[in-house]
Amino acid sequence: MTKIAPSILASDFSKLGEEIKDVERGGADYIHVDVMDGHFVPNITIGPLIVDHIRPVTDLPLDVHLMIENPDQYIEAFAKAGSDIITVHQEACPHLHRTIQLIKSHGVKAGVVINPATPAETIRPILQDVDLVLLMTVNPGFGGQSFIHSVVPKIEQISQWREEEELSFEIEIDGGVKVETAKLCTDAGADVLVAGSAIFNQEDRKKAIEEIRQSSE
Ligand SMILES: O=C(CO)[C@@H](O)[C@H](O)COP(=O)(O)O
Ligand SMILES: [Fe+2]
Repeated sequence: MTKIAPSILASDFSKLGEEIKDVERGGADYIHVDVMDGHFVPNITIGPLIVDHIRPVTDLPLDVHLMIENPDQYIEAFAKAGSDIITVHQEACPHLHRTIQLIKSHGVKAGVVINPATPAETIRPILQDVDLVLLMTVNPGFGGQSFIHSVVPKIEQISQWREEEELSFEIEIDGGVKVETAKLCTDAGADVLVAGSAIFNQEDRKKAIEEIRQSSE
């Protein structure tokens, strides 16, 4: 069954705890937390303090997507705040292997993410070391953007390498995922779908989650 990871970026931050409980009741598998620093991406969102505050609100894994420069500097803080998965951008990590090991050294699952224009080959050497590969289907920085279809062959490529090399990382897709685009992702090999606006902009979040999951299968 496809895992669904609602992105709280599209939630109402004035009642963040309630929003998280709502999607947990609605059948979410992960809570996706978008961390932006105003440097790596042209937007600023949340830091470890918010992760620390939402940790007691949910039993779901917190899937923390770091869109920040120099992530090494903040990994310990995000780990201590209660992250279950920390994902770093290949484009922000000159020493990617070291950064992945740093995440793991804190007992947290490690993921790597690439932007739509970054080739799959750039993360091939690290595939054996990661728990999750996140493929962006929008340019990171904002919710509510349109799915970039040219990323689909990259999902297939990563999925093929996973099979050939007998690896077990999850493939997660992020950006513009909704009922119309979900099956393109899972047909190509995705296991986890992040969705922000397609879930939080709907009155009935349970229905929104179920519809995305059903459309993907
Ligand atoms: O990381 C990001 C954006 O940079 C995403 O997680 C978005 O928050 C997804 O939002 P939608 O495209 O689903 O509205
Ligand atoms: Fe994200």
